[in-house]
Amino acid sequence: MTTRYLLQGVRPYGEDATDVLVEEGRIAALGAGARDARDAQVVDGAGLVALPGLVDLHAHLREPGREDAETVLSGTRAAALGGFTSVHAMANTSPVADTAGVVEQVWRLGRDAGWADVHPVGAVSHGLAGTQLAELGAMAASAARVRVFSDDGMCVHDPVLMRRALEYVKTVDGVIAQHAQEPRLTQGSQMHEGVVSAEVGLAGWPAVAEEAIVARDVLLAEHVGSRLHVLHLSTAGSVEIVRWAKERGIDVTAEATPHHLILTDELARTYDPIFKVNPPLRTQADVEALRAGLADGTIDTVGTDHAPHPREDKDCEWAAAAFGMTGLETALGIISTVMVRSGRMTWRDVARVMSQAPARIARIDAGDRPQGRPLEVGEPANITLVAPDEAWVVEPAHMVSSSTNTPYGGHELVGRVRATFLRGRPTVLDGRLVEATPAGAAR
Ligand SMILES: NC(=O)N[C@@H](CC(=O)O)C(=O)O
Ligand SMILES: [Zn+2]
Ligand SMILES: [Zn+2]
Repeated sequence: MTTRYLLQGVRPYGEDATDVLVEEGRIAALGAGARDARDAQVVDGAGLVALPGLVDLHAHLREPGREDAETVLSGTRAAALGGFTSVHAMANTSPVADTAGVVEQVWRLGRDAGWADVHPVGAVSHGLAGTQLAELGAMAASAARVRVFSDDGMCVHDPVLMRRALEYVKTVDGVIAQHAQEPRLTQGSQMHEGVVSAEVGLAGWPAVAEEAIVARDVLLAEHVGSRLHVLHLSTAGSVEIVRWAKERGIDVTAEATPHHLILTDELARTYDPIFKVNPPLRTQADVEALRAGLADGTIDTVGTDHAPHPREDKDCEWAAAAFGMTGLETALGIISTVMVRSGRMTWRDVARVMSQAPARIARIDAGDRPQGRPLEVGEPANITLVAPDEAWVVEPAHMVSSSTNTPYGGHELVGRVRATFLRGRPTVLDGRLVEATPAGAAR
């Protein structure tokens, strides 16, 4: 028999306190019905916000190929600690996840690890080369049931290939997740093109390189009648284009990363490549536009773009360093600090952008292991408990990701994950991984 848990005094969506009884992997009772649960293990949830388990549409778990940076195991441990019960693993691995064989391998590694559901993203093009469509149908039909396709790291820049990909995924109700970057406008680019790039002497990356692709792709999605998801929006102009497209009825969704909601290009003055990321950190005006877009629903999801890199790829001069920063363990703290404490969003909004919307976009909100479901009786007990007022200092050395390239080392965040339940089984309790968890118990 599996353990029953009584989460006492938690606040679902940050609203009125109640008790939640977790039994047989599901939410068995709420409120008065939960109170007389005998022999249940009690979790003191006083003051904690209960959210549906977080869903990340955008993480780089690096396996296969760069196990020195991260593995499915280490990455999903980081995910659990960050409050996630489901992560999408990007396809820019080695070999690339462009066949049924590779996506099944990643999916199986996730199952065996047992820390969070792993949904592999399938590549759009063979080898991410941008010329030939990958075997999208075979990946969709595989055990991994791929629904999100992306060449992330690379842009699907050929409009004919993009059109074909959008047409193809309609047959499986899939979505193309685009890394919007016109490569001809960003050759050699190192940081946002603007005042700061001119002053520090690093090659600029113009906002139009992103916006031109976002504009093209919403029009292609409209023409084809297919679903488009735009990854890591970074400019005010991109937010405007997505807002326009939604008003027009185009089936587009969009993502913002935590770092683009808090950091700016001013940080490049340090020449510390910890701040080097793709797309680049932009201006304060862009940050403000992204925050407004997330709050008003123009931007549908927060995706971490967790991009671990080993020390040797970051401890070098700016121009030689890899693009990317880790994010799974700090995402909730940043959204809490930037969006909730400032009054821009409620915890119900956080549940929408970090759980419900990403699950719906990836079509994992139904089926045998649904994610992003409401906190209601009968639903799977995927639950994240957050201490909304807990201040904590990010300590890179204490992170469980195999890589330590976080830009937030030494910074204080307010709002911390205290517990994560994956189908009724705690992966995190008291802010720590539950190591005794038998791998795969949630199968
Ligand atoms: N975001 C990054 O700076 N890097 C990502 C690729 C990507 O998301 O485009 C990576 O794979 O390292
Ligand atoms: Zn990308
Ligand atoms: Zn990415």
